[in-house]
Amino acid sequence: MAAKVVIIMGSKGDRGHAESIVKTLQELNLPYELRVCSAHKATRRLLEILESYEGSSDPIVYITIAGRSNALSAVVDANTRFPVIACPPYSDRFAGMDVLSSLRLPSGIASPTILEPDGAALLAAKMLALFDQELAQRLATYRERFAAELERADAEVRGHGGASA
Ligand SMILES: Nc1c(C(=O)O)ncn1[C@@H]1O[C@H](COP(=O)(O)O)[C@@H](O)[C@H]1O
Repeated sequence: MAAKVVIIMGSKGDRGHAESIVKTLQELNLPYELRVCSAHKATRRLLEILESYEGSSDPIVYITIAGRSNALSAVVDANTRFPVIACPPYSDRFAGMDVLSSLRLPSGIASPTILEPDGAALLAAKMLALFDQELAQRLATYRERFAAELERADAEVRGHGGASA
């Protein structure tokens, strides 16, 4: 089974953010595709792109990247049987209010928002790992790294604290 992540960005200007997601997917050896399309600006083409994946016998998770006013994630979610994770790019403009367009959704829409690219990749991997034991193992190994780093940090600060347990 060839599970994959399809990343759809609303503009090629989102490429840098997409690459941060790709970095984690590559570490997990999880196949991905990059696409560019906008729900606002090219709705028909977006629906055609989604339709081309609907017949897939392999599981897919979409990650949508849309800055400013995020229509893309909800429109993708409403038009696919596969799960959709919204991962909008960071923006400090207008006090970061853009993010609200990813969080407040109409009824019947279920695209969770994850702001960190690494986290979006991880959630997609966890979903796909439900069907793929080897991916589940790679994911477990990837996550052990974080626990090991904490143990090292703990040992380091204890060594410098001067207090004895
Ligand atoms: N939020 C959306 C949608 C959409 O939701 O359909 N289409 C493009 N965009 C976002 O607008 C920002 C500027 O896009 P342009 O570069 O097209 O002006 C990008 O971050 C894009 O993801």
